[in-house]
Amino acid sequence: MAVTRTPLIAGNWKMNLDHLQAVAFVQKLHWTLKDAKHDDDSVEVAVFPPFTDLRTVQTLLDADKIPFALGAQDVSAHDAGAYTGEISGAFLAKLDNRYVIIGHSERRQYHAETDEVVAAKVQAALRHGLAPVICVGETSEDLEKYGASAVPVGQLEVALEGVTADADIVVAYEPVWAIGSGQAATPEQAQDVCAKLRAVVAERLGEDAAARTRVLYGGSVKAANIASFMREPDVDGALVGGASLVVDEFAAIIRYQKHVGV
Ligand SMILES: O=C(CO)COP(=O)(O)O
Repeated sequence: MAVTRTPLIAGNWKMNLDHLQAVAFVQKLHWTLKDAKHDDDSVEVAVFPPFTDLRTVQTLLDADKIPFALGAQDVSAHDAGAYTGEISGAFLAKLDNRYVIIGHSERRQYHAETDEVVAAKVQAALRHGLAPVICVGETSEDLEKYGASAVPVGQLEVALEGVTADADIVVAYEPVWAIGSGQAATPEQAQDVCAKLRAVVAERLGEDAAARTRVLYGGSVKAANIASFMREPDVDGALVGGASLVVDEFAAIIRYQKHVGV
């Protein structure tokens, strides 16, 4: 069975850009891609602004018919109630969010999110019709001790507990040592781990799910290296941090095919 997975280029803004800056950024990105006659169907673009920007960005995407998907950077494991500061998946779904990032290493590291918390958040996202972008990745200490794939594979196995075969999920392999360091993994390293993560999806959710699930690479992705990752058969896109905040750079990443020479 021939499988075509639409590549996904996702911009995780982290704690950057307020709602006014978000409007200027999204409009400029849209114009830049239009000027370049970018084919919107060739790749799915998603932006992940801070919570306080989501309503504004949703309204802009809708009013100007901008073909970017919207996602949040986190979600509560709970649906409603006395959880001060948390955001329900129900609220995110009401704002037309298609995606939510879950288990980013910065959440695991600064907010002590365990694999079990990540799994509960994955369930919360799916309950509300949001596609979780499940982030996994090893630290440099893990890399030294266990090699590249053992920790991310273990994290994904726990995150997929209770997930059904028909679930719409995205997996993002983000080696912690590559995030914001300027030192990306090599395309071969990314391919190796992404293939192993796809095998986990196959084992847990079946071959069909593995064939349709996008597995992204993240960690110091730039316009200059995106094409090398996208050439790998098990890398279906990128989760981009710093470079997703610079319009021309992010537009060039979205237009990576221009660099592949095909
Ligand atoms: O953490 C990341 C995306 O979620 C990657 O960040 P950088 O692209 O800044 O390395």
